[in-house]
Amino acid sequence: MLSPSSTRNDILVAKDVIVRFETAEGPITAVDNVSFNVRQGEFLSVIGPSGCGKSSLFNVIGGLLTHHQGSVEVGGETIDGPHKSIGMVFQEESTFPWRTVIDNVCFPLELIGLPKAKRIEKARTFIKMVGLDGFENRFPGELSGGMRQRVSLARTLASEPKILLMDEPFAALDEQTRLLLGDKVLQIQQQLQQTTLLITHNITEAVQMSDRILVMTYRPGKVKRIVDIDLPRPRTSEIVGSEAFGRYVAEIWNDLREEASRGLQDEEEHLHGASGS
Ligand SMILES: Nc1ncnc2c1ncn2[C@@H]1O[C@H](COP(=O)(O)OP(=O)(O)OP(=O)(O)O)[C@@H](O)[C@H]1O
Repeated sequence: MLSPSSTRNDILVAKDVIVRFETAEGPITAVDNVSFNVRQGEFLSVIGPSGCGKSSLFNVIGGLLTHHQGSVEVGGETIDGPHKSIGMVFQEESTFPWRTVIDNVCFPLELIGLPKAKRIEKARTFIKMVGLDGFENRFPGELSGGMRQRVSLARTLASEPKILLMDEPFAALDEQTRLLLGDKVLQIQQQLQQTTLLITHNITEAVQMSDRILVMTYRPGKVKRIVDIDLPRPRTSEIVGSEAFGRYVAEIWNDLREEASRGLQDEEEHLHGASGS
């Protein structure tokens, strides 16, 4: 049965998710009663100050963290461990350095036992999609950071996940590479109508890419607001330069500034406390 707040079009339903950790300084609540739904084909970004629980929330959705309370359902199935419906791309390097580009992308297809010819055909499709055709036989060590991140993306897409989770996938890249890769991700997401969840610190990036933006509060991480980005697609440079776009950026920055200031204050108090002054 559908819960009262979800619709038939929802592919992900997160309900009252709470994550607590035991730390040297006592228990902390990293994610506090977070509920939200994601529609099929939607691009939803999660933004919030450092340490507000974004990665913890994604780790619950990705099945990497299972000691949470509340529930996450994907396509009606409760997530309680790594799940074939979810594909993750991280900030950190995650290519296999001993495998060529094509063998990296073939990896999830080997796991499901796809015959070799089919694996290669499929891997080539995704390698082309991320713009790496011609590099199939290179090793990750021969590629730039941005290209390696494209390999990770192609490998994740090859498993055809229902939901693509990206935890700051551009954070380690220089600005130009970041912009180019961001454009590529958006283009692929639109082409495949791939349901995508992105963690980012970059408000412009979030507004440009997203259908909705979930803003989290500083510790404990709650949902502060979910903002609908009602701008036409494709999000051309004309739209990015428009007044409406600027208003969304300002609005979200306002929310974030409030939360980030609370974080800063908290840290300062903590430091004063620790130094006994
Ligand atoms: N395994 C863990 N054990 C103890 N505390 C943890 C653990 N993982 C995260 N935390 C704490 O939980 C809180 C939320 O962390 P999390 O990494 O989810 O935040 P975040 O919003 O992704 O941060 P950032 O933007 O800096 O990546 C932080 O205070 C962090 O120190």
